[in-house]
Amino acid sequence: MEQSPENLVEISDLHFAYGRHKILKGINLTIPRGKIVAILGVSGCGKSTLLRHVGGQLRPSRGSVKVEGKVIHELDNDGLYAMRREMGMMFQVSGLFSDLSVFDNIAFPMREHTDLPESVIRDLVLLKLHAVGLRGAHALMPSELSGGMERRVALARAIALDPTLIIYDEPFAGLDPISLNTIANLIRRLNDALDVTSIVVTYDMSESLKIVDYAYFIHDGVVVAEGEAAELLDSTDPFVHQFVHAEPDGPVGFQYPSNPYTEDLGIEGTNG
Ligand SMILES: Nc1ncnc2c1ncn2[C@@H]1O[C@H](COP(=O)(O)OP(=O)(O)OP(=O)(O)O)[C@@H](O)[C@H]1O
Repeated sequence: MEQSPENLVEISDLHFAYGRHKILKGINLTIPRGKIVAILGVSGCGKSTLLRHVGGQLRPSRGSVKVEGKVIHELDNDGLYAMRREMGMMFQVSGLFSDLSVFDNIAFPMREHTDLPESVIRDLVLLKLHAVGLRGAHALMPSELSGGMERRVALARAIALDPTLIIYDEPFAGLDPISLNTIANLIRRLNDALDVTSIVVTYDMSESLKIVDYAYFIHDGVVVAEGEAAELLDSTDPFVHQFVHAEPDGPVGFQYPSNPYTEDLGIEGTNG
């Protein structure tokens, strides 16, 4: 199937299992260029597993992920390397090098992946830090940063190589409300200012819907609902409603999938 030029990412019929544990059971979704798209779902539904397919760390058992029209699992090492350069990633755990300053953390990917002279790297690092409001913090060590600042430095590092696609894995987790808003606004601002495309993977419905253009809900390995942020907030779909209102009861169950209780207790087939 030809990829539509307005979509940067196309995921078709994506299946994946860890051993016998099926996680993705036929995911279909598209990420249009220039948009911020949220992938929402409860913890353990397979959001990070999906991202690992986009980054080429996992290979689907069926279906495909295409980025820029290229099937990720068909790329050779050089192709995958080039593709990953186009992707900036920001994870819940910042992953900053604790023995490098903020400046050197941002400079690291530039020194690794480009031949730019130090004078240019210096200007670029300060530019990236300025974009996240932390130019003045360039000499600090990661241990001197608050959680919110650390996340912003990770964001500056994610944009260090001018990516086409920025992937955020739980960018709001563990932040106080003000830092959380700062990160959310930054995601929106950077997406528009840098003319990139963003994927935000999160269970945080209320925050993400304030800034994203479109959202997909994943449950039990498939997309169960999708739509623009405003329509999802008003949705009467039972799944979306439970998620929007954080209700404990609804289609999303509380139990991890398991054998029948009687079977686990070894009383299956007994007559009481
Ligand atoms: N390397 C692995 N080996 C085996 N099972 C795994 C592995 N990684 C994840 N899983 C399982 O796959 C399922 C999906 O995990 P995944 O991390 O993709 O979910 P998630 O939606 O990102 O969750 P969270 O929001 O908590 O990070 C979980 O049931 C998890 O236990």
